[in-house]
Amino acid sequence: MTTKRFSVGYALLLKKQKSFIQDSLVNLAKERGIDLIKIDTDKPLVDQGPFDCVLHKLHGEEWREQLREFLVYNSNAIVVDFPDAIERLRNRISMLDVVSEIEAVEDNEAATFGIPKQFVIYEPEKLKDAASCGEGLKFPVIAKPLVADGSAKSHKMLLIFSNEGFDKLKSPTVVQEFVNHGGVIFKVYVVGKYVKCVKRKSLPDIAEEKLDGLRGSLSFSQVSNLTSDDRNDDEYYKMLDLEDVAMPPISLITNIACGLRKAMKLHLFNFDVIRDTKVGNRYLVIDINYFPGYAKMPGYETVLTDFFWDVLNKKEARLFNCKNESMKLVDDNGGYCEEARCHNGSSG
Ligand SMILES: O=P(O)(O)O[C@@H]1[C@@H](OP(=O)(O)O)[C@H](OP(=O)(O)O)[C@H](O)[C@H](OP(=O)(O)O)[C@H]1OP(=O)(O)O
Ligand SMILES: Nc1ncnc2c1ncn2[C@@H]1O[C@H](COP(=O)(O)OP(=O)(O)O)[C@@H](O)[C@H]1O
Ligand SMILES: [Mg+2]
Ligand SMILES: [Mg+2]
Repeated sequence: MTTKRFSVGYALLLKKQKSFIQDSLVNLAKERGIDLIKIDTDKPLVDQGPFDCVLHKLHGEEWREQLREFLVYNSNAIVVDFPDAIERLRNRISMLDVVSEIEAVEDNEAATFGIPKQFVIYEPEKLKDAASCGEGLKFPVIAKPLVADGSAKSHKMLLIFSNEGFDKLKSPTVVQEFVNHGGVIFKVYVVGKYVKCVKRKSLPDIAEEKLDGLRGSLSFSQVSNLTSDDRNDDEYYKMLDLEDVAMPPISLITNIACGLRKAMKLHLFNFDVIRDTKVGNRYLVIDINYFPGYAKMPGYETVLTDFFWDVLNKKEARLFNCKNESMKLVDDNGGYCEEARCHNGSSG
């Protein structure tokens, strides 16, 4: 008896292909009857395939049109995910707006979540007094490029300690309060209904006593992706042991993951969460990324292959109207250590 084989076409930038399309993933998927096939972006999508599913991290009107046309001719195929849904993650304001759409659930540990206070400056060169734009915002603040398009520039941030620090800003910028968080971020990977939370090193806390002596700004980029060599040179990182850091409550993380998934109508993303040291049990979402570096997630081959299988066999609830669906938290071996109900029923 021959079992049906499926084909998943992928359209990814070269950097993403190199990190994501590893032999271990391709081979595992193949064993499960799923062929991963590269889409040639120089040729029309409709002339390629046939694909049962298209996976992509490309954008722009032309690509959007290609996907539309592909679906006209392949009405049974599945596109993961729709460009309109991905688009909101390319702007650091619309990206975090979605957090307010998630319903809070009662939590034994009474943990709460939200986003840091922030405002946007569209014309930094016309800025006279930054303090007056961000009512109630205290120094230090972080200036982040409004556009999150994956370019090196879009990851370049400034830690600003005083008004002079704003002089360097050029393009539209989000100014966000810097929240002391013990130098650790929690990165939560979502793959369909699977959730995996890992710890990463982050910016160190800034003591209030030190603030008076700090002026201007400091630039930084992709702190959580620093190599261990970068960190080994640094006294601060030598002292911080991630092992000792407590994880956030599982129910809180799965609730946010599930709420985001449904509100954004996306299957593949991760989000960064920090724990406000001052409050203790308050968690803030600071960043959401479409189709992140999954290869860094332990057991990514199994999780992704399971996801493809679910999508191809129509097991994945793609309409997100599943009030009682459960989310599964993946443990370090790729097994499921926790299953949590998805409580958010606000969007369908
Ligand atoms: O390249 P990697 O593996 O560091 O993955 C990047 C992500 O790192 P993470 O998985 O969160 O540790 C990274 O996450 P952060 O923004 O650093 O939190 C982004 O998702 C990045 O995509 P883009 O540059 O924003 O389009 C991701 O880059 P691409 O894989 O899309 O190039
Ligand atoms: N509001 C904040 N308070 C404290 N640290 C922050 C805040 N926002 C970002 N950071 C730090 O800056 C890093 C980069 O910010 P992030 O918004 O995640 O941008 P990117 O898209 O480049 O990852 C985070 O991983 C974290 O270390
Ligand atoms: Mg980030
Ligand atoms: Mg990001």
